[in-house]
Amino acid sequence: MSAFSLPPFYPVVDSAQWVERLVPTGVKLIQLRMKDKPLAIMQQQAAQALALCQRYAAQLVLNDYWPIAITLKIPFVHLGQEDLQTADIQALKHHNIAIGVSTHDHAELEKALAISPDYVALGPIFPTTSKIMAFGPQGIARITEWKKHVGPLPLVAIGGIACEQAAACLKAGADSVAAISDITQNPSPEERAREWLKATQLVDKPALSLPPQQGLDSRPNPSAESSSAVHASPEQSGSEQSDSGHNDSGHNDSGHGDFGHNDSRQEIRSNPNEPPNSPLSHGAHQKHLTP
Ligand SMILES: Cc1ncc(COP(=O)(O)OP(=O)(O)O)c(N)n1
Ligand SMILES: Cc1ncsc1CCOP(=O)(O)O
Ligand SMILES: [Mg+2]
Repeated sequence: MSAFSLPPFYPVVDSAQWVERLVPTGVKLIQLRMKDKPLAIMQQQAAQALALCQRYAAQLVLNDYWPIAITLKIPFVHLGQEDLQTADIQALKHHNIAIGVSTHDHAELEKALAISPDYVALGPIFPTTSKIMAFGPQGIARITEWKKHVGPLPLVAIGGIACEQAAACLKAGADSVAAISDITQNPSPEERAREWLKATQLVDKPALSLPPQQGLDSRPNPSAESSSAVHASPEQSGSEQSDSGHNDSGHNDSGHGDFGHNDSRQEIRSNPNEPPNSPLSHGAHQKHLTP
């Protein structure tokens, strides 16, 4: 596991055109998350997004399409739990590609930590309209619980987060806050991105007795050179899960009142009651849409 620091604002967008709009505002970390697109388009968009990020000294994270990241030398991928089942983690590590992993419950967190990721994402913090989720809203307190578990490993909060809630997420223990709709559905996305940058830059975070973290820019800078060959296609979900519900967000089985601890991550123990946020435990069903 490497423990570098992440910029506190992490927009997630579905085209290189969005990258082109947002990186000039000062965004330093951005994810390209395109769903159900032909591989050739995906590769072209990823190459374009990478060139833009290199021009503006921003870090591009490619969602799902890890073979394209290897081919294009994109230094960061985001993988969900399903993606983890098919991704060649050793190949990614061999190519020095950082890996972020989605988590929604303790079992998933354990699986994520087992591959020594470069960040862990927790979501959805609030109800989201951007992805059909099998897990209900985690709530802010769950961020603190997750931070206790992951220690110095960067933690990303995602899902239903508006700019006005970003500081609370950071104060609760998130190292970075990711968002889609609050930016892309805003009437002035560039202005909204600037608001996010401002809102996330000046947050007083609780003191964490964690070891110094390695900066993102200490990672070797990838070349913009690209090959036309794509190694393989990662498994794409195609259709997203349709069940969703609510959990008792803030559920905390760790028995610790704060997350100020040092370098050892807390052991992840599956709570027999865990599934407060599991797909099986929700009575309520919400309809979430992918834009
Ligand atoms: C920062 C961040 N967190 C979570 C996700 C979701 O990833 P995943 O669970 O694989 O779902 P898809 O985004 O692939 O639909 C993410 N992309 N980014
Ligand atoms: C991709 C993803 N993973 C968990 S929630 C989510 C969607 C986040 O989008 P929004 O910020 O619009 O709720
Ligand atoms: Mg995925």
